Amino acid sequence: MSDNTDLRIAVLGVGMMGADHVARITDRISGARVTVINDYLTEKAEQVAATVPGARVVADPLEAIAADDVDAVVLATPGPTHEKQLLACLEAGKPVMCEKPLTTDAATSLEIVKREAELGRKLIQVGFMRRFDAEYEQLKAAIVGGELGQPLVMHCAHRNPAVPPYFDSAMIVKDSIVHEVDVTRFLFAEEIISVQVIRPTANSLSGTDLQDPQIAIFTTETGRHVDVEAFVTTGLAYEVRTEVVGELGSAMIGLDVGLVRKTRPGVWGGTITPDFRVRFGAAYDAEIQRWVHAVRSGAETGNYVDGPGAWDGYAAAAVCEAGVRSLETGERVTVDMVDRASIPGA
Ligand SMILES: NC(=O)c1ccc[n+]([C@@H]2O[C@H](COP(=O)([O-])OP(=O)(O)OC[C@H]3O[C@@H](n4cnc5c(N)ncnc54)[C@H](O)[C@@H]3O)[C@@H](O)[C@H]2O)c1
Ligand SMILES: O[C@H]1[C@H](O)[C@@H](O)[C@H](O)[C@@H](O)[C@H]1O
Repeated sequence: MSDNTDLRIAVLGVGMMGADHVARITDRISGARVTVINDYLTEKAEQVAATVPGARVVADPLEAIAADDVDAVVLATPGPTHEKQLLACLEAGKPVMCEKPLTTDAATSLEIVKREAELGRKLIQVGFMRRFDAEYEQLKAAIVGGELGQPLVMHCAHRNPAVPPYFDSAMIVKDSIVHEVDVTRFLFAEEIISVQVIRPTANSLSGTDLQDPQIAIFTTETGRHVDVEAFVTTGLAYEVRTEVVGELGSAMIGLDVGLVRKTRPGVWGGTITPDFRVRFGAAYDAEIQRWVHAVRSGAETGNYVDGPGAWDGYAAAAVCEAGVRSLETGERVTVDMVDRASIPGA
């Protein structure tokens, strides 16, 4: 349903994720419509625009952000383009839902945090959609409710069937493990202070020269331990599992009930989702719907965000930067992060 009061959205980058967000805004959520579509490949933008009544293609991303018929922006372009496009959103004073990562390094992410803080308005939301997933919400409630006692350890598995051809080994940290970085900060409500990335024997069947899988180990401020197996070329299915172990018990999500062995989608027991659009479909819907509500009421509060913001994007970038350095050396690397209190308004 769309009417004249709908939030008018520009979607930049209509590859896998952006096209999914266009369909979501058009068909699955309320209060918003896509008016402008931009992609580096204009033909792709035109194909997607043809599926959305009233949407037009704007070939230049910065013009798309500044357009008069755009109230807010969804950024689903690749990470390296986010910095420039986020700065343009801040410059235009337009709220933006930026897919993760915020930017690809800590220094540029910090710059974004500072620029937003200077404006005195929370305009940037970051697409850490797991915070909107029902299972992660249940896990958080079990921790906050004290059911597990004090959490001590978290074990994570993050498996993708495949990644795009431009993926390199550092992107396994910055684009994939970044989700577990955010999950750790979300569930434990504290910062990660050091990271080690271990390189097991690489998957000889991947057809790539990626260092895949990788095992990341985080240590948090209070000394909790988180391990993450990231394996992005399994050739099988999409699997995200998280287990928190506390002093009074443990809880695991992402385990299809009854599933003992996993080979390919639908082979045994329950189902294995083929990709993130299926596993996290409801979470993306909730994420974008809540963002649309926040943006529509933002003028009254100066807060156009409901969920992770620029600071969370920066914190994740700082941890991932340490992770990439550790990937190169194998050593544990201390996370270099500024104190949040040193940036008023952050
Ligand atoms: N939250 C999640 O679970 C999730 C899932 C997938 C992707 N992502 C994120 O979404 C973003 C896009 O990923 P994807 O998998 O859809 O990639 P993709 O390669 O499928 O799509 C990216 C699109 O952006 C276009 N593009 C490239 N540079 C551009 C520019 N400067 N301006 C405008 N368009 C440009 C490309 O032509 C392409 O169509 C990335 O930041 C990625 O990390 C998040
Ligand atoms: O960009 C994608 C996306 O963020 C997925 O949620 C994640 O599982 C993939 O590893 C990553 O490549």
